[in-house]
Amino acid sequence: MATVHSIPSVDLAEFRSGDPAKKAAFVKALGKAYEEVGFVAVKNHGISDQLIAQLYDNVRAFFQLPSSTKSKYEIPELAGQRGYTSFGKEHAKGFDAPDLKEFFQFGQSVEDEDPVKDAYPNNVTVKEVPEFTPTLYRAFRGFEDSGAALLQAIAIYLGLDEHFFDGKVHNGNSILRAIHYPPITQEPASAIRAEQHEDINLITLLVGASADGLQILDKQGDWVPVTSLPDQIVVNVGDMLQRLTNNRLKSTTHRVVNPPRELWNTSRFSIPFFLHPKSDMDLTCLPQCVDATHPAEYPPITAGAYLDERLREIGLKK
Ligand SMILES: O=C(O)CCC(=O)C(=O)O
Ligand SMILES: [Fe+2]
Repeated sequence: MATVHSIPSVDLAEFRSGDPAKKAAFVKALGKAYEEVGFVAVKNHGISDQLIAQLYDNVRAFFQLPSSTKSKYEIPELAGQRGYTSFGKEHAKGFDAPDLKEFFQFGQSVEDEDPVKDAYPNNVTVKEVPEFTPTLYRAFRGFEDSGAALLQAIAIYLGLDEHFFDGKVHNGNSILRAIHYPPITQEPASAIRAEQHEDINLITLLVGASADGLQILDKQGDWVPVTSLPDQIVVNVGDMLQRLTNNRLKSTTHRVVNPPRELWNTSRFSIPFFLHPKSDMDLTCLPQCVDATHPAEYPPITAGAYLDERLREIGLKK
C-alpha cells in the first residue's frame, strides 16, 4: 500500500480486475485505511480526466457570475440542498462563525419508477452557463458508480454480502457540492476557510482536494495536510458509515485552512460528492460490528432522520 503524503493510496482497477487475489488485497487495504486513517487516495477511480476538467471549467464559470445572477438560484425552502448557497451561510456543527465559502448543490435524478422520486426536490438549472447542469449530472453519475464499487469493497471487508449497499445507494439522497472559497481580501478573523467537521453521509469522494488547504486530524491530535496526485480522488468515511459500523470505520475530522498570504488573492475550488443512501436505510449498528468488547454505541436511527438532525445543527435547516 503506497502512501501519498499523509494518506494511504489504493487502486480501484485492482478491485475491478476480475483477479480474486487483487480484489482481496484491495478490500484489505481499503478496510485497514478506513479503520486507521478514515481517508484514502484512489487511483483508476473511473472518472475521466476530461470530465473532471469540464467540471472545473463549468464550476469556475458559474461562480464568476454576478452575485445578483447567482442569488436567483438560491431557494430558501430547499435548505441549501439544491441550487446556490451564498457566502457565509453555513457553519460547522458546534461553531457559530460561518465558513468562508459559497456553494452549489446538485442532487439525485430518479430515472426509473422508484417512488422515492417524489421525496427529492428538483435540481436547479443554471441558464447562464449552459453546460453547467449537464456536466454536474454526468459527474454525479460517475461518482455514484465509483462510490458503489468502493462500498462493495467495504461490504466485503465488513463480512456483509458484496451487494449489501447496492440497493440502498441506488436512487440514494447523494449530493454533488461545488464549493468556491473566494480570495481573501483583508486580514481574516481566523485561519480557517472551512471549520473542522465530520461529513454526515456514508462516504465522500473529493475531486480537487489537490488544491492545498485540506487537513485531517490524526490520532495524535495533529493537523496533517492532505494532498493527492492529480490522477487520484480522495475518499473518506462519513458519520453514517462510522455509526453503522459502530465506530470500526473512522469518520475523520477535517478542515480547510487559509493559504499563505502570497496566495490570498486566489480562489479555491473543491467538489465533494457526498454519497448518501435512501432515507429509509436503517443505520442500526451492524451485528458484525457489535460484541461483548464493542457494545453498540448508538441507538437505531434511519438515514433520513439522522440527516435531518445534522442539517439543523449546521444552520441549513430551521
Ligand atoms: O474543500 C474541501 O476540500 C473539503 C470540503 C469539505 O470537507 C466539505 O464540504 O465537507
Ligand atoms: Fe467535509
